[in-house]
Amino acid sequence: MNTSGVTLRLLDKADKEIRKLPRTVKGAFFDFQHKFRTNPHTAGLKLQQLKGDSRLWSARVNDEYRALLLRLAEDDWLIVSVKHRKDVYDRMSYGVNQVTGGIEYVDLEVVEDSILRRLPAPPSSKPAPATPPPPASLEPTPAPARPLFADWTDEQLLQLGVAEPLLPVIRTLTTEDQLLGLVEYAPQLTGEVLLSLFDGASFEDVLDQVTKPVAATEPVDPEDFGAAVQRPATVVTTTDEALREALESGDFGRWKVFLHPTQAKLVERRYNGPARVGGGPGTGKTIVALHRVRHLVRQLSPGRDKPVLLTTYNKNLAADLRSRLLELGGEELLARVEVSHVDQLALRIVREAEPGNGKQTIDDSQAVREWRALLDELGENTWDPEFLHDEWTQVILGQAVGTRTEYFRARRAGRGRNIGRAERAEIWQLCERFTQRLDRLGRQTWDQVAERAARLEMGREQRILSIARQREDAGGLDNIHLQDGSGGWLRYRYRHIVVDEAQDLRPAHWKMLRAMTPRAADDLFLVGDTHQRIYKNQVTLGSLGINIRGRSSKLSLSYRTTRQILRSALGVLGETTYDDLDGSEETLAGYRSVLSGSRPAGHPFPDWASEREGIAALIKEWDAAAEPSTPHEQIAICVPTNQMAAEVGYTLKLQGIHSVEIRSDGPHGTDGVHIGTMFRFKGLEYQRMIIAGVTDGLVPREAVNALRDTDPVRYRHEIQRARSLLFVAATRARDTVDLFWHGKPSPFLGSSLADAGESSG
Ligand SMILES: Nc1ncnc2c1ncn2[C@@H]1O[C@H](COP(=O)(O)OP(=O)(O)OP(=O)(O)O)[C@@H](O)[C@H]1O
Repeated sequence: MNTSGVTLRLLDKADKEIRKLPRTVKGAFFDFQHKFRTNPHTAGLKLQQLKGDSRLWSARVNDEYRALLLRLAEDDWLIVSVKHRKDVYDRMSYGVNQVTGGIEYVDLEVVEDSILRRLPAPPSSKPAPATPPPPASLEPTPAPARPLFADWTDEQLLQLGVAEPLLPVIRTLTTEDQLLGLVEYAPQLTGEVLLSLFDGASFEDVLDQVTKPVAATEPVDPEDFGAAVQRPATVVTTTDEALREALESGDFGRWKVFLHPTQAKLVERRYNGPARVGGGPGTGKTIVALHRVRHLVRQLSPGRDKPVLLTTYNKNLAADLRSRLLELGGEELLARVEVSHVDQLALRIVREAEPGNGKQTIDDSQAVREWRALLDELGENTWDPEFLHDEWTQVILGQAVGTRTEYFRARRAGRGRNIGRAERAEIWQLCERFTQRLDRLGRQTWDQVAERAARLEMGREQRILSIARQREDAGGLDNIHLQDGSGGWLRYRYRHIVVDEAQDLRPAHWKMLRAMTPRAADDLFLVGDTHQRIYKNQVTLGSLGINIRGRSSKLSLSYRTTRQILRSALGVLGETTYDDLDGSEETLAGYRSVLSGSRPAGHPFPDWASEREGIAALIKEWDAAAEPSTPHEQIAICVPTNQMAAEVGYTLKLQGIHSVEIRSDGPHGTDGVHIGTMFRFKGLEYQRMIIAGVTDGLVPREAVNALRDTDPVRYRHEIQRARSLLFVAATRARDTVDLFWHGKPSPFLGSSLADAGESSG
């Protein structure tokens, strides 16, 4: 690890503690770790074993502060805490967790202090924990408070992985606030388990969803610290470089260093083929994708090419991935990875094959306008332009239907009302006219580009395979790097492909990507969440040649959103079922957070003009607040339409509040509140989210409501998409969500978010 042969690691909880120390101590700690790595036994460090303990040592950081270290092996040290020398040193406890096999450290003094700082226990006789008790002042009769975890035995809590030394103090907890005090300093799994039980999950569910994913698969030897430190459950820095990074990068950089054990396992696993990671918003899917890319690059032999592709579905997100990858691994990593927006990648493939293709590429809304223009010209009013566009993209292009006869037989799963042979003949003819029209205008849609790119890449793969077969017949050579008939080098474009936001890629994208990498271990790694699907591209990966069966996993701890926001956002999804990208169902069971904050607030208004004034007033209220006010770039306003976005921007301007519009390629400008339609917020993150115009008839659109009787299947799909949009918007928030509406609230607010309106509107 370094020239002195000394390994110095940092436990994630100690890292949190160090961040809270005075700046001068942090500086001293920096020098300390440098000296320690050079020679731990330098006199100035005063390294000494704590009395009566075989593993715990202390060393001098400065005159006042001491680092506490666990000696894992001769020259392998783990920093578990940095404390003032006057602090109590005999209430610390450490060990190997029997369930996870990870090293845990608990300072009972710190935990108890943190609990005592919270509100005192309200006298309450209500059963805990599903309903958190009301504030003490509201409770009329003093009755002994019931401990929160009275319903579970010590054995049960230990079986769930709770840290044993904390059991006595857990038994004293009677309020949610005290529980949060404990969670702040308890080992990660203890916090997750207790909060899940408190939030009403059953013992079996917590065992299954929280504990099992991080449980050790082999027997755990509590004395073997060497083995324990290697397990993902021990969340530590593993290199000097990572330790430096952890100290330098501040709270926002923690994702670069400390992965959750579940995340770490997914990053490092070897998969025998395509793998998929699902999970709710903010669970770190993108973080896992980025670490996975770095892991894959590290396994490759050095070179100057870009054997790894990292892709996602829009330009804005691709730019974000590129900058985060740079943060994670610097230029050296970026040099081995192509980061591309998948539509641009497809366009490049098409242009490469057809250098003369100078067509203008148009998006779906422009395409629907073209359909409308065509139908107007033909005086045709039987068909709705949006229906025809979806039929063309999803059935004809989506399944590569090439002839009218094939279309007569094509499956139209999920496409709503049945259409017979005569109607199909009519639609086919209209589609032909439509493509001719686009050709004539020198335009193409992104679906056409993706389809064309898929065909080109599939053709290329066929040629690679056939040359490989010939070579094999002639004595066997590798099939990655071959010369084709024309004398150019023909090879697979990438060795590994990693896809973020996989739920929104088009079927043709998948065919293209499948053909770009050889079918081998670790070929495709996809992360995405179908609950956040905001386009219409529902796919079954198996039918597109991508077999993820048995290689699908899920993340469920949100690092972004609070428990309160998460609970309300889940209410928006309603009872609808969601797929797993492969034809089976996927749920968000176990989705949780250990972060806590206020409940989303609702703000009803009589009309749109007063709603906009209300938004401006709320932002001004935040600006005037005593606590450090939120920087305006950390506030976002999300509305149903572009027109409404412009109107909100105008109202804010009149009130002296600067704003920035988010377009398809990201925010236009730097300073000010961000405003955009719901589609623009995918993948983004803000401290405060204002979701405005959550009014019946706008969310969902009136046009969707109109489908209820005419086309029930399409209605169901559109409602699901509209719910997902609102779900995505609500889960962008780190700290607060404020919902605004005028007139009747959206039916999606139903029993969850609209309740908040009564309390605070
Ligand atoms: N192990 C970690 N340690 C610290 N922070 C983390 C960790 N994993 C994720 N985060 C943080 O959580 C937030 C959400 O992560 P990320 O964007 O990867 O989630 P996601 O699952 O891709 O979300 P979405 O589906 O909403 O796009 C980010 O701010 C990220 O830095």
